[in-house]
Amino acid sequence: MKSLINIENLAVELQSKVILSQVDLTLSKGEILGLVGPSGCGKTTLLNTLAGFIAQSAGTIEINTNDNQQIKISIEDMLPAEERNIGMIFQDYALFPHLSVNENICFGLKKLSKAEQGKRCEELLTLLELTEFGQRYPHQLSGGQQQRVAIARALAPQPSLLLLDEPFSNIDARLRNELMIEIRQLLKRLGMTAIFVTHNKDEVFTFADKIAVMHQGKVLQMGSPANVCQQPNSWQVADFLQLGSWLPIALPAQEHDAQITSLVGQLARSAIVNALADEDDNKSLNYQLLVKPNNIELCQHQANNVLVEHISVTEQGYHYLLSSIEQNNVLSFSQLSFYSQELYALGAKLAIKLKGEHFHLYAAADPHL
Ligand SMILES: Nc1ncnc2c1ncn2[C@@H]1O[C@H](COP(=O)(O)OP(=O)(O)OP(=O)(O)O)[C@@H](O)[C@H]1O
Repeated sequence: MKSLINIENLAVELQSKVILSQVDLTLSKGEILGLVGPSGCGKTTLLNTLAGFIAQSAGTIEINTNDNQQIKISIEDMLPAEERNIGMIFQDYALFPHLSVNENICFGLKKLSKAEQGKRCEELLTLLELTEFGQRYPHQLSGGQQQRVAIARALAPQPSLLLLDEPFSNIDARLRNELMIEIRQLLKRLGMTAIFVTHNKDEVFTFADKIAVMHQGKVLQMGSPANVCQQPNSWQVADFLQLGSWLPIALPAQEHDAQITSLVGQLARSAIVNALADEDDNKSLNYQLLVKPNNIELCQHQANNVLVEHISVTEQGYHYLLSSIEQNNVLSFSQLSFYSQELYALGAKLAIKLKGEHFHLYAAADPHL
């Protein structure tokens, strides 16, 4: 299937600082991509570069439009924003406060006759369930209604690609999930290709078909949310998506020694399915196991090895953060996640051990790990 957008080796420099580099992304028509990553990693810069508000310093962006035109944007040929056939929805919606809902929606339709504008506006008001609000001004609408107007305005010129910068961040948490599902269904019905930015990993899992995890201006991993969660290709990806907690481990001193050691017991070397570092190359790296909550179980017949540091109530039971009782050890830890239906007291001492046969091992020189 022909891609709708193909980004190759995209780079952006702002004030002589590299903000994006070597960004490659491909999306098919109708796919929704969620861009995630820590604050400052370049998500908004990538959207603004695609939209044409920021100039790229290298690379190409190719868009195959709905009417089978191919738009190619390169440093030799920077197409202005209005010729890219891209719609953008800003975090604060950026509605024109002095224009009514109808006028906001028709803003990008100046080339059409008044009758055509009216028809398109009616269609969009119906599609977004805004029919009774056409005459109102943005300040007379709720946050969710303003967002619908912003979507209607962006869809009005029938763009090939929709860009959304943190589209749900201003929506009340209780309404957010409902609205995400509704907007996703709408985009799917329209066959609209979209790229959205979010800080929230739950949003990306609800709204996106594909996810791209960014770090320091680069895309570290892109794939379906399920694939990325099952096979995170770096600790930054696993860490950002909070796929588990980190348990420091010591690798076997000898090749033939088949056990790895932690402060909550030993584990067979064969349980490591994915070791993401050359273990012999760099002895200064820290080795950490990615431990999911279901990889930990209580163990009655063993000395206590952890302390309850923090308790929160969740829909899956009590969530505990555990620290190792032994703290003067290179393998000590302070934030191991554990869920239980039982309530334990803050400061309680427990005995836990690892269970499971598939662990990911990561190595990093980063002190965070
Ligand atoms: N106009 C600019 N001039 C120089 N540096 C900039 C400019 N705009 C953004 N930056 C820098 O580029 C980097 C990426 O910023 P960007 O807003 O794209 O990140 P982000 O991932 O969207 O962050 P957040 O999640 O906090 O919104 C940051 O270090 C930021 O300070």
